Amino acid sequence: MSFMNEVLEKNIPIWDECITTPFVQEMKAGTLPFECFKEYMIQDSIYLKHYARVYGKEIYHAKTLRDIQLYYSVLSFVTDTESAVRLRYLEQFDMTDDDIESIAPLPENQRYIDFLLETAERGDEKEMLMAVLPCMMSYSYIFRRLAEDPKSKESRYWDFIEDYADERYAESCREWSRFTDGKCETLSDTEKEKLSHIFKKASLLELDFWKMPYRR
Ligand SMILES: Cc1ncc(C[n+]2csc(CCO)c2C)c(N)n1
Repeated sequence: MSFMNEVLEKNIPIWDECITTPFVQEMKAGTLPFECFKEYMIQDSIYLKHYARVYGKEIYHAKTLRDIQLYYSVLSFVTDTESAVRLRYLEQFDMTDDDIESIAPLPENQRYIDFLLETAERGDEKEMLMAVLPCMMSYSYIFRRLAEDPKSKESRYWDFIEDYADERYAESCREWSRFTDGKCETLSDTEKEKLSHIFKKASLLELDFWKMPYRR
């Protein structure tokens, strides 16, 4: 089995737990209070800004133009495609990205951001990949599972679910998996273990993020 397939397999139980959180379940059912979704969206907007910064660091450390192009493609996804649904929601809250700048991250969000930026600070390309991939891959896994249930289409949050459940998005996650395998194939078991640990840490921070809006 490839390195990434092993890592993914180990993290599925954590992502399954994300699905069981009240936030995700109520989002799927459409019963999630709009205020709660609003809090999530605001926090996510803060999160995504810092997430994008890690890709800036990846680009800086990239050795080839191909790698730069690939990292850049995520940046444009975060700032364009992903932003489209998010901005529509912010508009409903009567907010713009500028309003987000003055809002403080909640502790769970801050911890996740600190972890991302500390990993980026060390400047190791593969470690940075391990920190950012669970964000992308867990969403594809979680939202595809939600979309499997035809009832999800009736949720008021279907536009949000649909975006991440997209097959092209799943394919791009598989590409990232192959890309990362290519970078990791010559590593020792100890190095792989260290990378796997960073990936798991990010998955657990994702889980805390899903629990965050409902804690309040
Ligand atoms: C807390 C949190 N985790 C994951 C995502 C999902 N996400 C963030 S950037 C991106 C695109 C490519 O990586 C995806 C899918 C999110 N929005 N918020």
